[in-house]
Amino acid sequence: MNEFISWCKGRGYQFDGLEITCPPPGNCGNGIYATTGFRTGKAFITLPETDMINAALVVDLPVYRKKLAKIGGEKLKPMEILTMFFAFEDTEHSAWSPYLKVLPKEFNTPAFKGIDYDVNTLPLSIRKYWIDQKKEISEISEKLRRLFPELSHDKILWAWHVVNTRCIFVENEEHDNVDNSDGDTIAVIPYVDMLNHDPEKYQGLALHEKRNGRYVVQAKRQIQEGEQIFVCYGAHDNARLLVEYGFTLPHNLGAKVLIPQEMLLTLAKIAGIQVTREHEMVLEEVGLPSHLYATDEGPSWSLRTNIRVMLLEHWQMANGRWKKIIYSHDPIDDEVDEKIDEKLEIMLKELRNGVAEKAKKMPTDVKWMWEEQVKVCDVALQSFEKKEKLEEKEKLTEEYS
Ligand SMILES: C[S@@+](CC[C@H](N)C(=O)[O-])C[C@H]1O[C@@H](n2cnc3c(N)ncnc32)[C@H](O)[C@@H]1O
Repeated sequence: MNEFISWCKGRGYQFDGLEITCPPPGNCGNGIYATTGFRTGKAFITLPETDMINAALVVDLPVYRKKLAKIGGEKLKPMEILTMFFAFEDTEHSAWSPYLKVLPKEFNTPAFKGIDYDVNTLPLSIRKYWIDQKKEISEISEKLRRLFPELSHDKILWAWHVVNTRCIFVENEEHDNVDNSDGDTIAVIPYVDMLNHDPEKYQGLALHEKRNGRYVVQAKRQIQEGEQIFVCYGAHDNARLLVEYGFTLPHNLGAKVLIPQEMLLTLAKIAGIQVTREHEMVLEEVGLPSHLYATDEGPSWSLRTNIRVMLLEHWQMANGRWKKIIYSHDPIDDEVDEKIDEKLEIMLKELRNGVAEKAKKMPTDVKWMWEEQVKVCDVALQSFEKKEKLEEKEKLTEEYS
């Protein structure tokens, strides 16, 4: 690590008052710790933007310019270029050697460990990501091995993981030799990529200060001496964290249950709502998601609005009249509100039982993903109990006052 720190300092990185370490229990790998306090807004890591490893930087390096010219100048996409870079760089002799030496040798993701989930055993919240990830790895591996037969699948798999677990969103400038048809918004940034993820505690905000030609990480709030400094990789549930990054969090507020429209309609019918084609069309036009999130106090406004749509009478929908009702700022009628609660409670109980039944039947390695979803349903259902208790209390207070 000392060699890496000296290497960073020699390149103009500034990170006074920080230390990279892997304290026990060591389940995060390395992380960045504050050895002094920082006030809100303080930029505690800065580095020259020229050290952001992005596709443009790689294709302009003479060795890669030559390699790409040799294969006929075929333009590659940013993820392919960065994967190629990490797959080719030699740990001992590369100009990035001190950095390459502190990178993980392996990853805990199912893809790296060769676990092949049956898609049908995965909850909806992770299914698409898993399919896309598998496709991306296999396409990149095939393409890079076709262009550079000296690269092995294992080396590419490792390099792809380095990029995927460490890259940051940045808006890169266009480059003639980069295929940016799907965008060019990734960079691996040494030192900054030592920051671990915690969506509740995170204090670090990373940003590219283009006008100052530097990349910085700032304190989002006061940081105390001794704290590990985190950033937020996104509002991911544990299934996503495992598949994308190879770890899970004990109390993850990113947990969610996806309820696509088809499922919403089925649940609504079970709850006795007469859903017509007209309701379906309005639901499509409103376009609000029905998902349940662990962070929500109860079912979200958008889920409640979807139920409200399905409870509209024909005359309330005709000639676009529904817009006035749904988008109105007036408080919802108590009777309608109660009806929404009544139907939602039935629907969510049904959903919860369905998910719990699935959890029982699922293979051990994915059962926990379903159980996490059961907990999200439980939290949503508890909100009805809380509401009922509160209403009872209010009634009693009214009676005795
Ligand atoms: C950008 S790197 C962060 C630095 C990394 N810990 C290292 O040692 O190089 C992302 C990786 O760190 C680990 N990680 C990040 N946040 C974590 C957390 N809260 N708990 C456990 N592992 C975490 C995961 O292995 C993830 O793939």
